[in-house]
Amino acid sequence: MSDTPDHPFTSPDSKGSLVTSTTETVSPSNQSAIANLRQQAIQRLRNNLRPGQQSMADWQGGSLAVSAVPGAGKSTGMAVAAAIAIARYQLNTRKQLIIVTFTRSAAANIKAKIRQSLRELSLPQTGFAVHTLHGLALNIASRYPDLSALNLDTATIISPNQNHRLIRSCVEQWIAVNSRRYNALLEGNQFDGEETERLRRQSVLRTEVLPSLANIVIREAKSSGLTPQDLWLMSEQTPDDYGILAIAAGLYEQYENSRRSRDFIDYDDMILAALRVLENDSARKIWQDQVFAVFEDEAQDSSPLQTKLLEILATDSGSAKQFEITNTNNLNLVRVGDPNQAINSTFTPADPIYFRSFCSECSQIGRLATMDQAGRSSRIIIDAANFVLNWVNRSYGGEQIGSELSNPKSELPFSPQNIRPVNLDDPQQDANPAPTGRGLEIYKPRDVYDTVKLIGKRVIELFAQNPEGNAAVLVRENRQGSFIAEQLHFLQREHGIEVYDVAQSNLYSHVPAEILAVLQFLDRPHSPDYLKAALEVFVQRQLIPTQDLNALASLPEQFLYPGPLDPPQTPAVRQAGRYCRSLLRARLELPHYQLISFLALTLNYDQSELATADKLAERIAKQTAGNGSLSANLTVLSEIVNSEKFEPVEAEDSEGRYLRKGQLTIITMHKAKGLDWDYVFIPFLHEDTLPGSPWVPTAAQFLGEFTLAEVARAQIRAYLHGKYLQPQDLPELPVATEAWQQAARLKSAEEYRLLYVAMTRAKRLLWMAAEDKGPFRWNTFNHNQGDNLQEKKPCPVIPALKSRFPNSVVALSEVL
Ligand SMILES: Nc1ncnc2c1ncn2[C@@H]1O[C@H](COP(=O)(O)OP(=O)(O)OP(=O)(O)O)[C@@H](O)[C@H]1O
Repeated sequence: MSDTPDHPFTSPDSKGSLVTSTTETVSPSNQSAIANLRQQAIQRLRNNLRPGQQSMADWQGGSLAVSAVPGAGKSTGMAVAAAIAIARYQLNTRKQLIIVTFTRSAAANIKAKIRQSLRELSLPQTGFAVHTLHGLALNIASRYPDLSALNLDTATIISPNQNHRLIRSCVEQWIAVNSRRYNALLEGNQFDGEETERLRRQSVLRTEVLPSLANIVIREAKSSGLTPQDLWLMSEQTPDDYGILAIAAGLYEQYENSRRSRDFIDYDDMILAALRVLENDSARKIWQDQVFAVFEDEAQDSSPLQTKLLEILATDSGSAKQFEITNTNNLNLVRVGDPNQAINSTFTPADPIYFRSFCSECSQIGRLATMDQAGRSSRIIIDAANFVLNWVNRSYGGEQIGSELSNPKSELPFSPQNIRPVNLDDPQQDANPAPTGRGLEIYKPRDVYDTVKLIGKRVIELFAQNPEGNAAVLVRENRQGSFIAEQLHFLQREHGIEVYDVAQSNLYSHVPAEILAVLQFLDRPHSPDYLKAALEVFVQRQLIPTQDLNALASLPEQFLYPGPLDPPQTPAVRQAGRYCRSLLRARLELPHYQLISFLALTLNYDQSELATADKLAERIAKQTAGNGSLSANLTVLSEIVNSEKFEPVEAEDSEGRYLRKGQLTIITMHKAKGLDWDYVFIPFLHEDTLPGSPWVPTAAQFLGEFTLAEVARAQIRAYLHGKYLQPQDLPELPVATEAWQQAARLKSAEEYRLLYVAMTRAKRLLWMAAEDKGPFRWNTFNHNQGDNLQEKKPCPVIPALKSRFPNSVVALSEVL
């Protein structure tokens, strides 16, 4: 990076009164002494950074793209760079650096690091604000309700899934006014007119195919800034028998109308509302004058619309007469990310292509920095991760390292960037630690039961050797996690090793679902089903002893209010009965609006669960305004539980819970991103999930060998990619069969990136397994009912890894 200032912001006083009042009152000689001391402190902070991190610390205005490998110290580098920028430009409450990260816990983390660095520079804790993207958007939108058209006092924030009433009703409305298109769908590939088949197809279209199309397309289009009108125009370019994009446009239009009429807003509306505010010249100027620069972490996960918001804020108000951004040069924007860790692209419109394209633009003006050294893992783990990256790219027909890092047009799953170990004088303690065992261990267990045995045994050995260490099993889906947790229950009992199943203890829906179960019981205590569901919650939360709940629930009256002639109850039953009766009394004594908070307390919720319950109570109160009866509450709550992803209020330190020493954490690969453990286990590496292959549900095969939702998604992606990469040409959209293949490629590329993220979580031992036999599908697998296992093919990376790292292959005879 050049040291020469080349941006209007580079002179500290070029943007007005940046000099703080403290410096104004000291004498000139003292001022220069202070400046010297500060300069030395800045130098000290900078010297503690790696070369790649230093390029961030040396930022002096303009755009900067930083492409970093896993474990390179992105957040550490960004926090120090932020503190240095605050010092260098004497930022304050009126002129701030905005730092944007992906999650609340990452925001808390980076805030703490910036504060620490500011202390080291003897500076006050001002001059910056850390936000999540949605938090930032909401902040802007809610300060200007007239401009944003967003009134949070009346609007309800929703995050619908395909079962949501809003999606269902937009499907019904669409069908009512589009009989021609609907009939074409009913006809499908071929149809003999038979009545039962017609009814079956109707049901599949109404309850599965169209809701799924609506849900996917609305998110994909809306988060990319496309309107229903844009989809209509695109549909004219892609003639197919069904007019898939035209159906999508119609559904999206219905959705927007219904949403507005009910005063619902979704997460994209927050970003759109902020953008509406910034379209206004004077509001935009106020924000741009206040924002000195924007630093963004995890930039590979942003959607085009989110990026647009950041770009506008990062523009100098003097140079931005326009709302549209056309030139990366005018921005004060640092974006740090790793395109190889883009793992949200199949369920959000984030796509590594956008960050790659930013890297490419920056590269052309000499403003692309790379952070390719990482101290997290042992050498062999780094070698294995690099090997996988190159092997996968080669199997996609790509060039390996050496080809251009930032080529945005590349369709390869990975950018060709190898991880390098850090230098010997690196400031990180115990950087690139010595491996434990073989560092990389690859197993071929007979089946998934062998796997859990092997993991259990290895964990006992590892913690006996190093009680200070921590470990995690990374799984692809929650069902795999609960299977492992169940099988490894004995570790706690017999060896004092805590097994922490993140999905079980942190399932986003557990608070709404538990409150619903208990409220349903309070509403109808004599229903055996409701009683049993509530008792299950009480047992789960250890409020009543474990016992045969069926026996209690089958005769609710006798259990709750035993008469003198009924058989005597055991102490456990009596305790459960007392507990239930106390809740029933509370229901009579408390007003409905207090019931949820009361239940949250009685269920012994922790802080973040209590906050989630409060958020839930508030949401229900808003939606039932004017009718606070218990049944109205129940209607709203059931809808939330059944058809939404109700976001919990996560404690800011939630990640610390996953990393405790002496604990085995079971967590999904997605959630593990950004974290690391000494020992990482990745079981169940089978070809059918990794990379997996797209499939059409049998019920929907009458429409053809593709799903409408994936075809529409791939077509929208192709349009957006074209718009970003060749804005001068009208992008050509793929026809349905081609779009289906593109969707498959997108999916398998993402699965490989997910594996790469998982592998790079390990510090000292990376343990991988591909079993000979596993369940047909995990989500329907019930080993308690003796479900059979079937032969499985390993993920194709596994045989390649084995031949490249033969010493890492562990024979079962050595360990079982
Ligand atoms: N300059 C440094 N001096 C000392 N330790 C460092 C430095 N940079 C990073 N580290 C340490 O390296 C580890 C990884 O850093 P960090 O979590 O910031 O990496 P990351 O790039 O965000 O990783 P990932 O992309 O895998 O999420 C942390 O433990 C951090 O404290």
